[in-house]
Amino acid sequence: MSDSTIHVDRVTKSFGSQSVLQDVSLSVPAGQTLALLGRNGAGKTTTIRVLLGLIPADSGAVRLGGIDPSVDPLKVRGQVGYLAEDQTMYGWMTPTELIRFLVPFYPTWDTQRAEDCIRRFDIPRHTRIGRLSKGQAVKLGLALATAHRPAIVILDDPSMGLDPIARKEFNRDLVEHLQSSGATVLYSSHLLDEVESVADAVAILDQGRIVRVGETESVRTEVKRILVPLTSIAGTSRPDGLLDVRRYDDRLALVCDDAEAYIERLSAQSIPFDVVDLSLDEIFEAFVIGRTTDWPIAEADTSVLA
Ligand SMILES: Nc1ncnc2c1ncn2[C@@H]1O[C@H](COP(=O)(O)OP(=O)(O)OP(=O)(O)O)[C@@H](O)[C@H]1O
Repeated sequence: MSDSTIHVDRVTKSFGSQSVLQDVSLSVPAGQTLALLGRNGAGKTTTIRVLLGLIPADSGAVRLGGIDPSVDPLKVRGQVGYLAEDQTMYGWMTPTELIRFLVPFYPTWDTQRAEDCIRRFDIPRHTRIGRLSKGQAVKLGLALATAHRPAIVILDDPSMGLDPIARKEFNRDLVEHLQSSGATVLYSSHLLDEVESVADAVAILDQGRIVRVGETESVRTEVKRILVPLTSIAGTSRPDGLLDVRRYDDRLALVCDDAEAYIERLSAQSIPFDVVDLSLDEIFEAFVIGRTTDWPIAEADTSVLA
């Protein structure tokens, strides 16, 4: 069976004096979907461009299906489907004409598959692409990016610009379409709710660094909000993996990675606590904008919070 894994190994990239990627490593096993999450400017598109061999890394290595795209770009193109954030298509053609136009570029192109996909996505086949709605155009992009039966699919913020309902619909179609094809998928997004249902694993990129990577379910199990009475943790030490601290009346809300370890510690010290499950959105927020500098009780001085 051919290799369809995606690997990014310690990639660093700067534009002039601006460091954009620092030591970025990612791995997507065959048949899995990884969501690359990051705020605007975090470096998602740059990671994808390095991965596709469109720009060189300053250091580090990338492999798509075991191939280095800078060594064999054509082979990589043949086995990768890529849907760019700002795809521009031939607006004067109809979807059917564009499918015919693309056939000679790909030896493994499957017109039947593209036509089936277009039917399933309810895209009008004989309307000029320039007149399609944004949602229809994105779905057409997905149909075209996967019509050559790629083993690897890379989607850069594919549902950007769609309304919330169109996004949900697109994701439902995306999951069905990709799961039925068994492709390995890297999906970049800053819209968290849409990723939750699609991704086997998530990687959070913040200012060019990967700050967390893990299976979606494990991340949701390991990162929790823990509510503790303010006075009862005075003088106790800061939890490992603390991501965010907020005060609510007489309680502190602590978002911790490896929450289990902290829960054990609180139990051992007979400190009462409540545990709250977090959405991926809240977890992402804790990693990228969490505040921990004022872990307040270290000096056994609760007055600073009054
Ligand atoms: N060709 C370039 N020349 C100079 N700077 C660049 C270039 N490409 C990207 N950058 C900078 O690198 C940083 C990361 O950009 P990138 O497009 O990778 O982020 P992103 O996470 O995809 O953001 P978004 O979600 O807004 O698309 C930004 O500060 C951007 O201005």
